[in-house]
This record gives sequence, C-alpha cells and structure tokens, in this order.
Amino acid sequence: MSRSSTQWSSEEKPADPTSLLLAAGERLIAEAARRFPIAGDRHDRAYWMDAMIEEAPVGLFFKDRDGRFLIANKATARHVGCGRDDLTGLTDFDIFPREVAQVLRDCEQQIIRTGEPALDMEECYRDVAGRRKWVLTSKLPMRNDQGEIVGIVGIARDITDRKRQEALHRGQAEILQMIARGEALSEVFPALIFLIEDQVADVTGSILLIDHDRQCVRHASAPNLHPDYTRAIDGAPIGPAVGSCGTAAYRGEQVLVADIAEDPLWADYRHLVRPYGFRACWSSPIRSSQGQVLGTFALYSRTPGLPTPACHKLLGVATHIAGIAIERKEAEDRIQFMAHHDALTGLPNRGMLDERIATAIEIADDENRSVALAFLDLDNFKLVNDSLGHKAGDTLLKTVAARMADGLRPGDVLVRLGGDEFVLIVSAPRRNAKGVAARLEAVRQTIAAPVTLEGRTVQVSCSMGVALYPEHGRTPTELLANADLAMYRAKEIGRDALHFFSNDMAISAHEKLRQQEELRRAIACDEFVLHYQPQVDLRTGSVFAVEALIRWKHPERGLLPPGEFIPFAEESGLIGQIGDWTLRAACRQNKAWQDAGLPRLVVSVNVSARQFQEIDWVERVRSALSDSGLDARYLELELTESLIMADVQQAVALMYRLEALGVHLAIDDFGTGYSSLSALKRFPVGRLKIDRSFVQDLPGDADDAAIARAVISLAHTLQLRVIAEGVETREQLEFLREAGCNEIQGFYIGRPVEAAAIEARLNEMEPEGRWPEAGRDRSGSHLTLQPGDLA
Ligand SMILES: Nc1nc2c(ncn2[C@@H]2O[C@@H]3COP(=O)(O)O[C@H]4[C@@H](O)[C@H](n5cnc6c(=O)[nH]c(N)nc65)O[C@@H]4COP(=O)(O)O[C@H]3[C@H]2O)c(=O)[nH]1
Repeated sequence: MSRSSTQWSSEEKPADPTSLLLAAGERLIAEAARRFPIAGDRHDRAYWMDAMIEEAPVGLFFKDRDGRFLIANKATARHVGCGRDDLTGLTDFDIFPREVAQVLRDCEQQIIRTGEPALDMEECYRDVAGRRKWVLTSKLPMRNDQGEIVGIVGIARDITDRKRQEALHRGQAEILQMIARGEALSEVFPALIFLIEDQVADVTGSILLIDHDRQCVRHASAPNLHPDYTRAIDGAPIGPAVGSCGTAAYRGEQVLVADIAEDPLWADYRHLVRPYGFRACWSSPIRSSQGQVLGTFALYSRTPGLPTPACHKLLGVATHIAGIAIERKEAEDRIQFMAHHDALTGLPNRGMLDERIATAIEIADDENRSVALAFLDLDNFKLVNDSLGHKAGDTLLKTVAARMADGLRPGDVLVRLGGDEFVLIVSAPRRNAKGVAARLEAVRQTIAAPVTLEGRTVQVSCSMGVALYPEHGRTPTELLANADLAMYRAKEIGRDALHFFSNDMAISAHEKLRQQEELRRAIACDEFVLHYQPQVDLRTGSVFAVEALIRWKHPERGLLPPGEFIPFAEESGLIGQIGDWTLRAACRQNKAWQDAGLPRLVVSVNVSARQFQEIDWVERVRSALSDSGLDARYLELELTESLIMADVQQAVALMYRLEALGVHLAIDDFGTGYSSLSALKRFPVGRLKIDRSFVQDLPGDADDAAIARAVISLAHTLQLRVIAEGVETREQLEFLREAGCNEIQGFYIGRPVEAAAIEARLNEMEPEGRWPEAGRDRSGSHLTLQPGDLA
C-alpha cells in the first residue's frame, strides 16, 4: 500500500464510519432478534456483532498500537489476498513487501499520535498473486474508557473493478486521441494492447493485419510476445485451419480456442507457440466500418479456457478501436497519396518532384553517378483532345504513362506535371550522355507506338529536353528549368526530338527574362505609340480606313517596329496587356478624329492569337468601345488565318459574338494559313487581306499573280471584299485593280505615320473623301500616286 497512491477526501467529512458501523450493527441485531427469536444465551450482542463483522462485504479490522491485527474479517483477508483467512496476530510486515508495510505503518502511527482519522484513502497494491488491487480505506483511532488511543479501527472497500473501468475509459480516450492526432499505428497498437493486458490477468495481446493481396496476415504489434514467435507467424496464410487468427480472418468471426494443445485449428502451428507456454488463444476479426475484415486482435493466455464475459467485452472494445485506427490510417494514406499523386495516371505529381530529384541527387553523390532529368511533352496532344474528345485524351495520357512506367528501372522516377507534361528522373553513370540518350530514345519509342482511341489508331510523338546532374545544374530547380529549356528547344527544332541542355540556352533564357522585364516596364511607363497606315478604296480613291500599327519608343534603342517585340510579347503572355492598350488607344484616337469633325474612318486593329484566347476578350472589346465612345462600326479587328484555324469552332463562336457587337472582322495575311473553303464560308468576316508576300513580286511572278487572282475571285464568290497590303508600285496597283481587288494599303499610298500626320492629311481630304493626291490622276481619270507621295 503506497502513501503516494493515497488520496484524502477533501471538504466533506463523512459521518464517523465507526459510529455508522456500530449504529448499523445495533439495527441489525434488533432486526435479527425481531425476525428470529433465538434462545436467550445466544441472543447476545457480542455474538451478533462478531457475525456481522465477519460477514460484512467491506473489510473491517482492528489493530493494536503496534499495528498487529486483533480483528480482521473475511473481506479484509480477501483484499489483502495473502492466502490466509485469519490475519489475527499478523502485522503488515508479515503480509506486504517491506516498503508497502512501512507506508501503512507510518500512516497508522500518525493517527495514533495525532488522534486524527484518515478517511477515504485510495490505496493501491499488488496481492500475493501479483494482481493490482485498489481499496478505499478509512482508518480511525480506537479509544478505551479513559480516552486513550489503544489502536486503529479500519474499514476498507475493494474498488478494483471501478478503478479498472476508469482506467479502461481513460485509456480508450487516450488512444482515440492518439488516433485523432494521426499517430502511427506502431504507437497506437502497443498502447491498445497494454491497455487490454492491464485489464485482464495473464493475457498477452497481438494484432495482425491482412496483407494487401488479402492472402495472408502480417504481424503488426505484439509488444509482449516473443519476437521469434511473431516472426514465425508473420505472413501466415488466411485459411480454414490456421490457428486462431488466420482462421478468424478467414471466417470473419471470432475464434476462441480454449486449448491450443488439443484444438485441430492449431494442428500446424502449436509447435510454434509451445515454447512460450500459451495454452489458449482468443482471436477476433478487426473490421472496417463497412464490415471488411482488416486484421485480427488476439489474446493469448497461459491458462487453458475461454475468456470471461468481461474479457470477451474487452476483445470487442479492442477490435473496435483497432478498426478505427486502421481506417483512419488508410484514409490518411489515401489523402496523402491523392495529395502527392496524379488522379488520372496514379503517378507522383509535381508536389513530389523536388523531393524526388533531391533524393536522386543524394544517391548519385553517394554512388558517384549522374542523374538525367528528362522533361517531356507530347506533340499535338491538343489535337487529339480537340478532335477525339477529352476521354480519348485521358486514355492517351494513361496509356503513355503506363508504357513509360513499365520501362522504369529501380530508382527511376516518373512524375506527371500536369496536362501532357511528364518528368522522368533516371540514374546514369557519370559522363555517359550517349547511354542516357539511348535509354530516353527507347522511352520515346514506347510512347510513339500506336494507340487505339475511340476506334481510331493514333500515334503520338513527344519532345524531350534533358538536363544532367551535375554538369547542367546542381539543384532540383536548376535542373528542372534547364530540362524545360531543352524541351522547348526540341519543340522549336520541329518536335519529335530529344535535346540535351547546353549553356547557350541558359544565356538566351536569361536574355528572355531581361526582355520580359523591359517589356513590363514599357507597359507600366506607357512607352508604346500607334502609327496609322491609310487604306484606300481602289474604285473611289477614297481613304475609308487606317490600320493601327504599334511601335515601342524604346528609351535607348529608339522607335522599335512590332516585329522586334510582338512575338516575344506573345510568347511571354504580355501581349494581353499590350493588345488591350492598342485596342483602347486606337478606339480613343478614332473617336477623337471624329469629334474633331474629320471624315469618319474605320480603324483596323491587329489581334494576336493569345488575346483571342482570353475568356473575356469580347468583354474587353466592348469596354474599349464604350469607354472611348466609338461606334462599333468604326472598328475592325484583323484576325490571322492561323489564329482562327487553331480552334475553328471556338473562333467562329467568338467571331459571331464580336459581330454581334457591331465591329467588322477581317482575315489578315490571307493565303499564308490553311483555311478550308468550307470553314471560310462560316466565318462572319467582311474582307480578306492578301498577304504582302503575294503582292511584292506582282505582277511579274506568275504564281503570285495566280494566287492573287484566285484569292480575289474566291472572296468575291463569298461576297467578301479584298484588300491587298504591301502595295509599293504603280504596277502592283494596276495589276490588283485589273484583277478586281477592292482596296489597297501600302507604301505606294502612304507609310504608317503618327496620328498627328494622319490628322493633317485627313484635314486636307477632299469633300468626296479622297486622300490628297491619291485617286486624282493628272488626267483626272484614275490613281497616279508616286511611291512615298504621302509618307
Ligand atoms: N515592305 C512593306 N511593308 C509594308 C507596306 N505597307 C505596310 N507595310 C507593313 O506591313 C505591316 C502590315 O501589318 P500586318 O501585316 O498586320 O503585320 C503587323 C502585325 O501583324 C503586327 N502588329 C503591328 N501592330 C500590332 C498590334 O498592335 N498588335 C498586334 N497583335 N500585332 C501588331 O506586326 C506586323 C508588322 O507591323 P509593321 O512592322 O508595322 O508592318 C506593317 C506595315 O508597316 C509596304 O508597302 N511595303
């Protein structure tokens, strides 16, 4: 009995237990006398008192001042559990270990010294069988007639069951908290087993889990079973006669083996358990909330027999908690997997990439090897997606991913970055780029094998960029960026290729970054300006429109033509902002000209493919018009053939929405793309622009002449107007006029000039709208402009 486990009740002091006991005794005697009239000599107070004390369910005892039991009833002997019914004459030193007895003695001596009772102490000790016992004890001083303390009277109640229940509830709560905190099963399971073992004497717990293939059980936790035994049963099959656990997992029901030595279920396994002395094994299946068997919880006992009802109940508690823990872990694993893997292909995703590269680098350092990082992108994946649908696109990605994964060697990693981009990390001997190239070429070949999608056989190639560790980069970020650059180079040189990174790529990448910064600054500092080039109606000679052409007033390099920055702006995505600026500036300028009373013209604005793909593009046009106050019919948008053909369906839909705003649409650079006639019919465009490349060699080049005539005739068949750009000579103009071309634009009429210059010319325009000098030949019948007349 330890002092430290003694808890003194605090505020409320119960009525003196001794007087309560005596009063109860009096009542018992009176009641007994009333019910059983007994002969006078036995109807004696002392006899009934003895009987009552002896049979009372609580421990009652009286000790002298030296701590010697003078009276101790049966219950006291049971609590103490020393195997003797009569404790008379013994002291605690005869019963308990010395240190326990000393604590008890100290407490009693204090009562004798002070005369103060010690009430409701919770005392914990182990009985002679080693079982833990809890008793609630009160001890009071016993006085003689003179009021002198002659000993101690004690009352003790066994509260072991209550304490066990409390410990069980506390333990359960703690384990559930561990589960909620996401602690590993290797922590949760032993805690659960200890909790159950603490509740039942002479049992040893074990948890086995069903393997992934559901064919066998795997050792999960058994902190008090011998490791040799757990090793021996690890991987035991699930079957109709595989000890208690394999059978419980097989049947999906509890298997209680009372005697391992006799039970046929243990025929093949009893030799394994014999050395450890276990005789009984009670196993319960652990189930998921859906009822699936996840494993078993078993209790081994060295005593043959079946579990007590309390132990049975505990098995239920244990399997329930184990089930929660396993399910929670599985859910967490699933979440982890989903967070780090791509749902479509099951491959690790971008989130895992840096870590995987870093690991590959570490291993390469240890083994003095190299790492090849291949960035790959399927060629024309978008085409498959657009033409055969997203389902086919998904199937293609899954097929390609599976083919690549099949070819992986131990230590290789394949990651899907998203879309049709993958990264392959492979280990390679140092300075063996050839070997790496051969391996990666083989991967490219597997990707290129035919795939059947929606009943059609498709072959996709891929572009691959490779960076090697350590020569092309020492960190995951560097390697990735360089492999990416190399991949872009592979695309640039015609796709379906493998390209290794080289340092000149990095230089151009840095250059690009610098240019991007410069362009950003240009947008912020408003360094752009629009020049306008007139467009003339060949029949009337009047200027009816101007094309807005952007220039960059570069602080150091002077006025830059669009060819020097528009392609880069497209590539970097900055074209969106630049295009908005152009659109707004052109609308504003045209409105300003109109407000100044100048002849009403259409302003024609170039639209880039990236701009056109922006989801709110139509809205942006609407807001440019409404903010400037320009009527939509004075705005024309020039779309290129290739822009439209990239996604015809979407382009046509957008064109109709733009047409609904009231703006004009034209196809720029006509003849350079691949517009099919049938598609052209569906476009709500007003005119076609013959590309400058077909005009420059007119009229001498027979092919160009034929093309120009064909375009003009085609346009007229479709009831479209045709404008030829790049007209520089009178011969070109004459040819086009003869061929029936409606309008022209070119240096012959006028170069692109600043708004003020256009304004001046417009002011000079003749009442019928003719451009000064233009359309007025010296004989007055047709155009006789000289090159540069207007520039
Ligand atoms: N040799 C010769 N050239 C002539 C003649 N007449 C016009 N040009 C040039 O031809 C280009 C016509 O514009 P484009 O085909 O739309 O081709 C434009 C257009 O595609 C693009 N661009 C210009 N401004 C913008 C803009 O604001 N946004 C977008 N997205 N692209 C623009 O840049 C291209 C080049 O523009 P610029 O350098 O201004 O070049 C202009 C113009 O100066 C001629 O008689 N002879």
